[in-house]
Amino acid sequence: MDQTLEEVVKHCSQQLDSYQRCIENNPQDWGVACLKFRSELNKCAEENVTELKRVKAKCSSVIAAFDNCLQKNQKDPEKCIKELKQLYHCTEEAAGRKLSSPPPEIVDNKKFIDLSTFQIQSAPPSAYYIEEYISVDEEKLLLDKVYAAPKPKWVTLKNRRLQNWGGIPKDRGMLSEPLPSWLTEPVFPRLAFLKVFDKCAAHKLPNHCLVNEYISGQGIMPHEDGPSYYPTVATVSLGSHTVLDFYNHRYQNADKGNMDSNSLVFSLLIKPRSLLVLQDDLYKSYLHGIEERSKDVLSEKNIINAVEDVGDLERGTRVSLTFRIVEKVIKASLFNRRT
Ligand SMILES: O=C(O)CCC(=O)C(=O)O
Ligand SMILES: [Fe+2]
Repeated sequence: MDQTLEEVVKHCSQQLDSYQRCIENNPQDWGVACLKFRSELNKCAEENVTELKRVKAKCSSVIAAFDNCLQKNQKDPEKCIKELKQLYHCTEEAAGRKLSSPPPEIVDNKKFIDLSTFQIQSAPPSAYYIEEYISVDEEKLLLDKVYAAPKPKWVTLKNRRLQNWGGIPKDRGMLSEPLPSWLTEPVFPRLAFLKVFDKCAAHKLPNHCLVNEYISGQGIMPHEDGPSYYPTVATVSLGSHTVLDFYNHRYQNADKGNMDSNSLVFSLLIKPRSLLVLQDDLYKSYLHGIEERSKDVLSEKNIINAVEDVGDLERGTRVSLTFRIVEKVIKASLFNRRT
């Protein structure tokens, strides 16, 4: 038995067992039916198996090259097959295995990374969370650009400030403007790669980004994002962590502004540089909000995605980039003709 497998058996026997049992019980459709167990096994292996840790350390430059290529080929990530192959070879080498060709499905089916790998297991479907989605340098660049925006770009609300990029969504539609490249370049290639917005037939990538700035102590009331948007939202966080709370939808009309704590269903710890994707039922059937506080006492919250005990966290200034698809757009050319 190879050493990696031995380590997986040693550290992740429970996850391996559950996955095997699921496969046995679902002989026809185990590929789909057992996704959850496969992700749990992957997660355990990544955290505990030396070889996988070593691969991460050894192949960082190849990983960066792959990322760069994806950035340059936002709309066509298949162009990065060469870099993907190099990454595959590096991981094989780092693991001390004899080089072989990439597994055929990488090339033929262009199966890049399955978003389901990042599904938050204990959350209702569908929430996906990826830590270190952007680098520290990219985070800095994005923050510089957000703060370089002209003053009138900011809309100041009671509990936060915001900027609209791509246009301002209105009931009759959004007069769409292209998103600036500083927003799309670090984010879009990876969204395309994960096929985050692929279920939406008309657009495959977002056409709107809401930038929210919360200083410590600020937040956002429980709300739903509304029908203007295609029901997928991808949020990149910059600068500080926050805790995002989810409430039962049925309380939305109860006593607005005074959500009693019983309606809170669960919370997610959102770290800086992470990506959070919310889709489907989680988007439609729950309200989400951020409590106005300057410190998060994590032990008091039902935070379902914190694997390690991070203790209490002081909030700093957080900037979130919320990427969405606004489906109803008014073409600029039509608008120009009328005016
Ligand atoms: O800042 C966040 O992560 C949440 C923002 C949000 O919910 C919104 O803008 O609708
Ligand atoms: Fe929202």
